[in-house]
Amino acid sequence: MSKANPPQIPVVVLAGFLGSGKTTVLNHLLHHSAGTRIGAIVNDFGAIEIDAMAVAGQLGDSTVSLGNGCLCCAVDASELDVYLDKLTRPVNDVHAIDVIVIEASGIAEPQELVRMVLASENPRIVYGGLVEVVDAAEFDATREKHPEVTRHLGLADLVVVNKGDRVDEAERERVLGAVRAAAESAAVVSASYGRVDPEMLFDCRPGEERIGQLSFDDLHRHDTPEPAHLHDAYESVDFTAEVPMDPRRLMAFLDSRSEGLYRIKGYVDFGAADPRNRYAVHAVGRFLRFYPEPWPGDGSPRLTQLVLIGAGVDTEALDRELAACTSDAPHTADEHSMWGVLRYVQDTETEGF
Ligand SMILES: Nc1nc2c(ncn2[C@@H]2O[C@H](COP(=O)(O)OP(=O)(O)OP(=O)(O)O)[C@@H](O)[C@H]2O)c(=O)[nH]1
Repeated sequence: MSKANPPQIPVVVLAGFLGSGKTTVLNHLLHHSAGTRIGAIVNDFGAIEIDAMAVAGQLGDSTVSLGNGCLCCAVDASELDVYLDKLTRPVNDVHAIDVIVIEASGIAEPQELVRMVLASENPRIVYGGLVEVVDAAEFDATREKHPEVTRHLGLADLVVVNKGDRVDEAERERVLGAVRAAAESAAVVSASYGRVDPEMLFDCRPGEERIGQLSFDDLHRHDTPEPAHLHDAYESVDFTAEVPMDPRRLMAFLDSRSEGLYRIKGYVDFGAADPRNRYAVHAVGRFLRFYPEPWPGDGSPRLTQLVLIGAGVDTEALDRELAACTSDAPHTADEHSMWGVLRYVQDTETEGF
């Protein structure tokens, strides 16, 4: 390929409601894309970049993060272009990236993101399609609360009905049927732990025909009202503590969390109760899991960093309640203190990659 005509890099938008499994899909792709070099752009909602932390390390320099807010609310595509330029810049005249995946925040408006990619002035990129991730176990509840999810599915090129392990076969088939009805012409696949065939995402070298259903003009049609943005209804709390969390107090907080607090993610330091591990935490609706992992040995300070996202929640009260869960008293004498946490640690062999 001559320098004047560099290869175009598909940009895939990976969207889906809060906690549906977007980061899990992205990490699966990073582990299973063999020779394909993936650049990732991660759009976190909230000031602490939990998703970027969960993807970083997989990619070295090829991950860039757009923190603190929703990419789809950027006034124009110029901010996105800065990141696309960074990823597509050749290194020593060699193109380092074959495909770019933008992981949208869980409340991003996919139509806006697609529009921004199509409007990019970067000549090296080409729109690579919209992938929507759906939580099979939460599908009905999410759609009831947010009917716009149906519209999002109608825009998708591929829908991954994730968390197949959380429903029985009959329920999985029912949800797949409902998603197919909403998704119109998109391919619909069932998955657990985001295990999709990367070919489904990267084999698409989109030309005119791919965008046929969702053209730039369609996206700019003025007769359709601007969609209500999901993030208008959601608020986030960013919590950081240098003092360890007391496991019992944190469990009491989590066990009594309100319905409106839909998503919690981040890392917890339980101090002397488990000095070797930090605990990645994920709550999605009523689902809660802890994932212990050794503290990075890079000398960085041990912090608890949490992002809480919810609708109609009292953010100041949440912040106060979390602050009340910290404790610098030594736990060493109380060997049972972690039991409540360990109930939510799943055998990792059944999960993930
Ligand atoms: N049981 C089960 N859990 C899953 C599956 N996929 C993801 N999870 C878990 O669901 C939680 C949320 O997954 P993420 O990949 O962080 O979801 P996300 O869509 O990136 O979340 P946001 O960025 O906050 O919107 C984590 O605890 C995952 O381990 C699955 O197929 N089955």
